[in-house]
Amino acid sequence: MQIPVVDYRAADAPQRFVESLRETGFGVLVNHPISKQLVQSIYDRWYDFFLSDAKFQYEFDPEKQDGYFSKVISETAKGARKKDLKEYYHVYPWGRIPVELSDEILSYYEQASELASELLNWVEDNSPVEVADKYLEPLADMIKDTPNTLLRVLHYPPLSGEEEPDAIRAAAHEDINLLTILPAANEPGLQVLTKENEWLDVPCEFGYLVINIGDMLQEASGGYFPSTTHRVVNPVGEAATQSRISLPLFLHPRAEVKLSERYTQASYLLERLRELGVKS
Ligand SMILES: O=C(O)CCC(=O)C(=O)O
Ligand SMILES: [Fe+2]
Repeated sequence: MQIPVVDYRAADAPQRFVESLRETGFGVLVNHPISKQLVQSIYDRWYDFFLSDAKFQYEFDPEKQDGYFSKVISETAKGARKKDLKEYYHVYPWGRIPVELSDEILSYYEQASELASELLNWVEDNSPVEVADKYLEPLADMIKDTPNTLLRVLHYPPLSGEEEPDAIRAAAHEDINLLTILPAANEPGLQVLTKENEWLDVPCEFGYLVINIGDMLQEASGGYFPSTTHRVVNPVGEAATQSRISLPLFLHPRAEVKLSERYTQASYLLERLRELGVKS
């Protein structure tokens, strides 16, 4: 089994893309409107930032959740025992952003959010009627003017060989949000767990855009769209000396949006952040 790569410009792209989301929780687009040069420049410049001491001036704010999360702080996936081998920076347009990186990353944030609205319309238009009936407002409206969509710049440092035996770059987890939009990283490693319980490499050619379902869309669709488990495995050989940079945009509805009869965005998020140990 493989995740198909869908040509964004093809006439049947919306159907093929949504079918892939339904089957695997993941969809991969090529020929999409997000500039490769922009993504490459973000990778290069944030890599330098992570290697510098400047990052320590932006230590994350536990209330607002913006800023720099060091390796020591970084998440332990739900059910995992070891911390992930990663550090990251949370970008929100209203949050702290290093000034020299700001214009570029905000331009990406805006472009990716705009594409995300279109993809949510694809999902909505290709949901069976009984599923679409469950959406308490149009999916794209859920993220309109939201302050909650989170752009995470991730740095997985080279492996030193001193890592704890079971620790991996990102332990198996599901995303909390509606949809995640992720340009292929500069190094491989992302895998998704299939229905057959096998780990499958997500296509990762530079220039691909990877989209996956998060728990909030699973909740809003009554389970029709699966929030599938994924992870980032450790590289071996020469690749272990390389950093990996990636750039997931986690689409989050406004706080008051009702995902389902049980949850709003706010109540759902709080429950999940507590499980991750990043909020008390
Ligand atoms: O780095 C990646 O490729 C994926 C990261 C991820 O799954 C996450 O941060 O939720
Ligand atoms: Fe994830």
